[in-house]
Amino acid sequence: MSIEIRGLRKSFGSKEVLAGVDLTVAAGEFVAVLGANGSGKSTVLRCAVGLQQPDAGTISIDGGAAMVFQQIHLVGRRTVLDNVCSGALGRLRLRQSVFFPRSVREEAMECLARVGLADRASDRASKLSGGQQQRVAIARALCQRAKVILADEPVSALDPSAAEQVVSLLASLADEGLAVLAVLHQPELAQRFADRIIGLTRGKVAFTNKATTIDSNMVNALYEVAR
Ligand SMILES: Nc1ncnc2c1ncn2[C@@H]1O[C@H](COP(=O)(O)OP(=O)(O)OP(=O)(O)O)[C@@H](O)[C@H]1O
Repeated sequence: MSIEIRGLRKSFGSKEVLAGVDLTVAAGEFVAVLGANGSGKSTVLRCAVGLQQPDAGTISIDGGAAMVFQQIHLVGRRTVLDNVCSGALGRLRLRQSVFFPRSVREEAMECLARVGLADRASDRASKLSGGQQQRVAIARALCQRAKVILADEPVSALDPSAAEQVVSLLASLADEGLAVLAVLHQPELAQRFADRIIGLTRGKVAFTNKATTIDSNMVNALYEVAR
């Protein structure tokens, strides 16, 4: 397994947000997490990358993880290519990071090509649309050489066609062998593109099923809990 989470628990004060979550994602698999607001989806991802400390449970990630967020943090005045190169910062010496070495620039170009934006490499990042910027953020994650991509509502700020493009890109990266875990608020995109869907209610896994076996009753039940 590329990600294996067992018995994950997290409370904030007296509020139990994760009540023992088990979750796995294999290499080559695209898993979507659905659930109502407050069901604990982001907390699972944040614990997985170490942004939050769980109270209990084990997390094992094989090959390193990179996270993609709803809010896209690119440096708008720098080029698309520089933004992707910055994914390599973790493995560069500091003085190399002012001008990225050629090997990094070449690798970043390959990452940009994988997200279909090689032709925008020398544009300022701020010139790109929201959907394109999210694809650049994904290219930057690829440039980290992570084997696991975690995405927290990566398309919630995008229009429907850009959202579809980004989710389809995540699916194709899983086809190339990455493990992809994405929190989505678009059940129909999850059903169309994910291999498996995990439904979360009140910090517990309500179901984990092949996407093709999820029906609308199961999806509706996730959101009715909150009402
Ligand atoms: N740092 C924190 N301090 C206190 N409470 C928090 C903190 N982070 C999250 N929570 C609470 O934990 C619960 C779950 O939050 P989380 O962000 O994981 O939910 P979510 O399923 O991702 O929701 P959404 O769909 O709204 O993003 C919420 O009630 C939230 O208010």
